[in-house]
Amino acid sequence: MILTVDVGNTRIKGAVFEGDILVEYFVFEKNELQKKIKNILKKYKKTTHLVVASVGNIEKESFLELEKEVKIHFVSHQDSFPFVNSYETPQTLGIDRMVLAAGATLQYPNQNRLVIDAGTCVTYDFIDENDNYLGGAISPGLRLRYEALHNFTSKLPLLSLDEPKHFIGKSTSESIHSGVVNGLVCEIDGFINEYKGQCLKFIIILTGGDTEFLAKRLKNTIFANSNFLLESLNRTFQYKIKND
Ligand SMILES: Nc1ncnc2c1ncn2[C@@H]1O[C@H](COP(=O)(O)OP(=O)(O)OP(=O)(O)O)[C@@H](O)[C@H]1O
Ligand SMILES: CC(C)(CO)[C@@H](O)C(=O)NCCC(=O)O
Ligand SMILES: [K+]
Repeated sequence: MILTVDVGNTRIKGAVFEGDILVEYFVFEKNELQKKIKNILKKYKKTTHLVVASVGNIEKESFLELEKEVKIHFVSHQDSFPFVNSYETPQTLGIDRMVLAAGATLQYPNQNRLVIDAGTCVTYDFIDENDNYLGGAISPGLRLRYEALHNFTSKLPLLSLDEPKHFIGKSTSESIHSGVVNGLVCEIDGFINEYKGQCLKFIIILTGGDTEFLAKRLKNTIFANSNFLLESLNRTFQYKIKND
């Protein structure tokens, strides 16, 4: 069994895998990291490896104490990945984006793929049918948009995510919900349509903390899978073991 851990910018997510099957999923805060992982390892005694992908500011040291109990692998730019990285700054490409690109390449072979991760940031990653990673885009995620409107103005309240009642907001709060939610939905459909103009056929995978909320609002057909990063982490690690 493998325990995968995704240290995001806001939250930490983990999942235990038996082969390709996700057995249990966990979300936790940074301050409970060690305690939570110890409990998971206690529950799943057959866990042989802990595989970590981190874009957050958690130090490797936070995991080292666990080395007595399990083999730990931190995914890094030095690992083998199943795609050719055509990014002009491959060393600054986020590890999460690399893992998503690897997962898309392995799970959907021989086709163009667009991965959209709607988390703290929204990332777009395109991998073509010849397994070249081409790059994509980074924009603010839903919660970040609400927070930015509040933090950088005097008059705008901090609202939490809610369904916009109208496209034309009739009050301050309606205007904010429309701007944030409809704005991001239009952005995502707009990006997809722009890519469609450049490349006829590709599959689209939507993942990240806002997957469910966004998926039903998009016009384009997508595979919605909020566990795609963790599943990709499992697949990327299997690929690494085979290719090392
Ligand atoms: N408990 C929660 N805390 C924070 N965000 C949440 C929570 N539940 C749902 N969300 C939604 O998830 C989004 C953040 O996604 P996610 O949890 O994937 O981010 P993350 O942990 O920072 O990961 P990443 O850095 O990979 O994007 C927010 O925009 C928010 O709307
Ligand atoms: C864009 C984020 C913050 C998304 O989690 C992460 O992938 C990251 O820190 N990336 C580094 C910059 C880049 O990917 O080009
Ligand atoms: K993200």
